[in-house]
Amino acid sequence: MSAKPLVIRNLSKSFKTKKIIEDLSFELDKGKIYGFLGPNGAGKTTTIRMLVSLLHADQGEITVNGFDLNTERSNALSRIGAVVENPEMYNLMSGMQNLNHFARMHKPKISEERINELVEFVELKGAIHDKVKTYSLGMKQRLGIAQALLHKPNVLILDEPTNGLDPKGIRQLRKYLRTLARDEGVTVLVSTHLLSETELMCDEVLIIQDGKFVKQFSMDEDSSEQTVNALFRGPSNQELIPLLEEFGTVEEEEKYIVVSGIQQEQVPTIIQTAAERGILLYEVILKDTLEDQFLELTGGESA
Ligand SMILES: Nc1ncnc2c1ncn2[C@@H]1O[C@H](COP(=O)(O)OP(=O)(O)OP(=O)(O)O)[C@@H](O)[C@H]1O
Repeated sequence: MSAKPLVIRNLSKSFKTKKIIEDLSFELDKGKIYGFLGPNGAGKTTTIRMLVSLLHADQGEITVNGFDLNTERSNALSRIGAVVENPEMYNLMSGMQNLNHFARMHKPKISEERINELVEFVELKGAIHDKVKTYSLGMKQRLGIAQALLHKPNVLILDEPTNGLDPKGIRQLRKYLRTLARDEGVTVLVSTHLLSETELMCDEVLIIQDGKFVKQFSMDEDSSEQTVNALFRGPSNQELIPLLEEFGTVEEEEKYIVVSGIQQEQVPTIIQTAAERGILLYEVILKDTLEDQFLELTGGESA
């Protein structure tokens, strides 16, 4: 079996005496999109800076497709592409001049065909000869992604890529990442604060807190196994309570009756049973499960 695209073992990093990353281990599979989550200051950016060799780990091991970042640095780095912080672009040069400039830094040489392919991929063909200073944030972000993909990396790392993007930009980004993962087998690690976006974009979620690993789970598995909270409202909430108590723990929350600890699949049954018993419903809301889970795992600190 070939080596995993990215493996992190017992990584630690301190700044002065403060431990920022502590014994962090995780591994990523080929062709999947991972959401990298954690409360502010959890150490996501610090981890990413170590992954792309902008920062040296005090302890631990990072391997990219089996190549050790410390001892086989160029082999490891040639398999990683990243957009960390704001993509470094030359504003007075065109998008194409920027790509040509970064392409020259790679060995072996990046073909013109590859550059054109990426310009098409990130939908910048119409503007690629314009100066980057005229680009919107979304266009700069897309150019950054094209730059990160020049050398066909196996792993793409994006630090807060949705920051400042409008909904259309976020949707485009999601489309590119899906295509890369599904069609080209690229492994994507995305740090983000947007939990709802993570649910739409990612196959798996990796949560860290205070520099330590908290949990890694698949979005699919968890949505079927995990229990959800459902909010119900009707003309008479009091009538709803005995029915809902048959399914889970019930609490009154403002105008809703909240049932916690039920499977998502039970909700249609509840609605049907209410109808059969002549109990009327105005509204049923399923709460954002990843958000609930994240808050539960991190003790209430938001992402
Ligand atoms: N160069 C540095 N020197 C000292 N402390 C640092 C340095 N870089 C980061 N830190 C500290 O390390 C901790 C983790 O920061 P980091 O930026 O990695 O967290 P993060 O999870 O990316 O947070 P956010 O979600 O807010 O971006 C913070 O307490 C931060 O103040």
